Amino acid sequence: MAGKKTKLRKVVIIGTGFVGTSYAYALLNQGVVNELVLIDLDREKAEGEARDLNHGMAFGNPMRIRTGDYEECHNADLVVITAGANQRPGETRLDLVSKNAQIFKGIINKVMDVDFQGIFLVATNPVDILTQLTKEISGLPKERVIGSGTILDTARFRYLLGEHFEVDPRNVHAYIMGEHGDSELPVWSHVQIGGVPLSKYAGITDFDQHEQMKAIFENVRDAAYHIIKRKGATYYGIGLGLVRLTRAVLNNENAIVTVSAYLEGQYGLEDIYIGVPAILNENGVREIIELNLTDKEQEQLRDSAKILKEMVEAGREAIK
Ligand SMILES: NC(=O)C1=CN([C@@H]2O[C@H](COP(=O)(O)OP(=O)(O)OC[C@H]3O[C@@H](n4cnc5c(N)ncnc54)[C@H](O)[C@@H]3O)[C@@H](O)[C@H]2O)C=CC1
Ligand SMILES: CC(=O)C(=O)O
Repeated sequence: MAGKKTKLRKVVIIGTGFVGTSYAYALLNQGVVNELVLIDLDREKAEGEARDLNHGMAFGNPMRIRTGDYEECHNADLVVITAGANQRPGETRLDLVSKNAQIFKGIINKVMDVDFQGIFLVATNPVDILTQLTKEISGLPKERVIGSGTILDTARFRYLLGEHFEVDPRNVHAYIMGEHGDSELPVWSHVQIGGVPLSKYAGITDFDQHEQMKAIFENVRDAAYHIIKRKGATYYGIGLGLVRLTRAVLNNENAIVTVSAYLEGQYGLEDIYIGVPAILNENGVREIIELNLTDKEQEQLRDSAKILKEMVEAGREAIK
């Protein structure tokens, strides 16, 4: 007897290195998609990863995992790009711009050649720049091109605040905005613990002068450097963050998450991808949430945007 037909949810991952495979592994554990296709320049590696993941199927959630070619993007709901170089110890994310911009030009053109109708989710660094280049190369509408932005930084912030105040991070509401990188900012004015503003909860009047709060933010901002120095790369956190975004899109959740989204006047910024809270659903970015920032936060966001604008130019030059 024919059962009710459910919508096939298909994701293609391009780049099966540390980040791509951590994301794939988290997808297998959480049962978010029906079909997962792995693509990498190194086809043998992608094939090995698909086999290894499939051997966990008996313990995970039913789904099809295989390697494939770019034609697979034609009917994919989501193409997630994690391909490219990662930072070496001491390198900033912005140092990767020209190398990864060139890699992206090739990848995006191949995806668009097969009449891709879905949504791009970019994680490769520098993520804000590469998301903007993805929109420009693909010509897709802004809402269908999303970068992971500050989702990981926000998770790190919530974790560290939760640890400090001994509260479950899921009950800590907080945002890191701006570049996913050195110029990002903590939005102290909107941190809440169980709905109570942090200033009231902790009796703090000036967060930037408060030693422990300053240390928390510095740990967030520099987390990648600390981890890369110790183990060479970061991948579990972003793998789970990408699953969170995948759920928001495929389940049409209208979830509010910090992503790299395209601004057209919000926060006084134009023509830029940068980390902001936004509502995500099956169409991609539904809406940018405009927080009422303090003058200082607004200035920090503007400064971060200025750095990104210069780097976008460098990225455009690299792929001319
Ligand atoms: N957005 C975020 O929060 C985070 C982003 N990242 C970034 O993710 C990216 C990937 O990092 P890892 O997985 O650690 O690197 P990795 O070196 O382990 O993997 C990169 C993969 O990309 C593949 N690749 C390179 N060029 C390709 C092409 N033209 N087509 C298809 N595949 C290609 C390589 O063969 C390799 O398997 C880096 O840019 C890293 O900085 C890493 C952590 C967090
Ligand atoms: C590598 C990187 O972007 C991160 O861990 O934040």
